[in-house]
Amino acid sequence: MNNTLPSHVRIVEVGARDGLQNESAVSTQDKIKLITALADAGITDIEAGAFVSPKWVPQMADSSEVISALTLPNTNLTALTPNLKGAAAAHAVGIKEFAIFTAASEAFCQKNINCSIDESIARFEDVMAFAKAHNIRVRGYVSCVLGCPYEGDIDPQRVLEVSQKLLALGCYEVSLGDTIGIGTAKKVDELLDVLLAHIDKSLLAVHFHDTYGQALTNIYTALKRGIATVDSAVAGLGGCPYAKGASGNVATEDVIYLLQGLGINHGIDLQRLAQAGWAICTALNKQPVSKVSLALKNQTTD
Ligand SMILES: CC(=O)SCCNC(=O)CCNC(=O)[C@H](O)C(C)(C)COP(=O)(O)OP(=O)(O)OC[C@H]1O[C@@H](n2cnc3c(N)ncnc32)[C@H](O)[C@@H]1OP(=O)(O)O
Ligand SMILES: CC(=O)CC(=O)O
Repeated sequence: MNNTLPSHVRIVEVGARDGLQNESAVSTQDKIKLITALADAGITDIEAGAFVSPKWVPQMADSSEVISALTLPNTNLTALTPNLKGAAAAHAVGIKEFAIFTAASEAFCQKNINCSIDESIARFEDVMAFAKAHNIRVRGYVSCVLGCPYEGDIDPQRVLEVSQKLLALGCYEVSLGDTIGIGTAKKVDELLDVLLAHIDKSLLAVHFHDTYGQALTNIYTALKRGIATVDSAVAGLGGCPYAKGASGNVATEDVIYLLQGLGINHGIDLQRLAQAGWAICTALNKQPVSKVSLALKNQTTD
């Protein structure tokens, strides 16, 4: 087993999408301020919205408005595009990276995007053709890689099959979603044993929710296997509308603190990041879930 930590980790900040898709009353202006503050903190990859059905996820209905209002030349803004309609809408506001998303669980796939896993892959063929024609790169997500709220345990072999299908479609990377934050370090290692036997580590990212408080340990486990892209959400915002009880993604502030402790480069200003988290949480009338953010706040108010 390779235990070499990467020298640099790329953070994909998903708070404005994965986080805010679960919050009911966030204004378009607050979303714009959040994404701008995240970019100012040095984050280069920001998932800024989702071009999904507004009937399914009304919280993302203003994604076009949010993205049109942003001028961030050094930031790669990405968005969820489940089908051709979403892809065309994302392209219309200048998105240069799509994210397509399916699952390793049939039941979750049905609840989330209203089709089977195979049907989702077929739909994505249109999205990929559109992306290719417009020179847009595409990231793939596989949800429920460490467990499903409807099916329970998920066989790593199924995760491998779906990940390989996304890569074969032309995704430049597959992000592995522990959608309900149920995984533990042993399960991460077992999953990566299967995946890394067939897929190069540079093609994988991890996207771990923190429902059971295991996300940082799980990320550390993945880093030790050479994974160098981590999805996270400022202030630990979020959850999934189709995974009841799932809490937010691991907090970006906590991941940055972990990386700093390990001497891994990341390019992000932790203080400014924490401020961005406090600002959106003030708008949401709650505190960040990030322990690092709370600790930094206590230091400055003592
Ligand atoms: C793990 C995670 O956190 S993933 C993120 C959270 N989950 C999501 O965002 C997924 C939400 N799911 C969805 O948006 C839906 O399931 C879809 C769009 C993927 C598929 O829904 P379906 O109802 O099967 O789509 P279908 O193609 O039949 O269209 C139904 C309606 O939705 C509209 N629609 C379909 N796709 C889109 C889209 N991308 N954007 C906006 N509207 C859309 C259609 O125009 C149609 O509208 P109408 O009823 O007014 O005529
Ligand atoms: C698209 C996602 O948000 C991935 C997940 O949490 O399963």
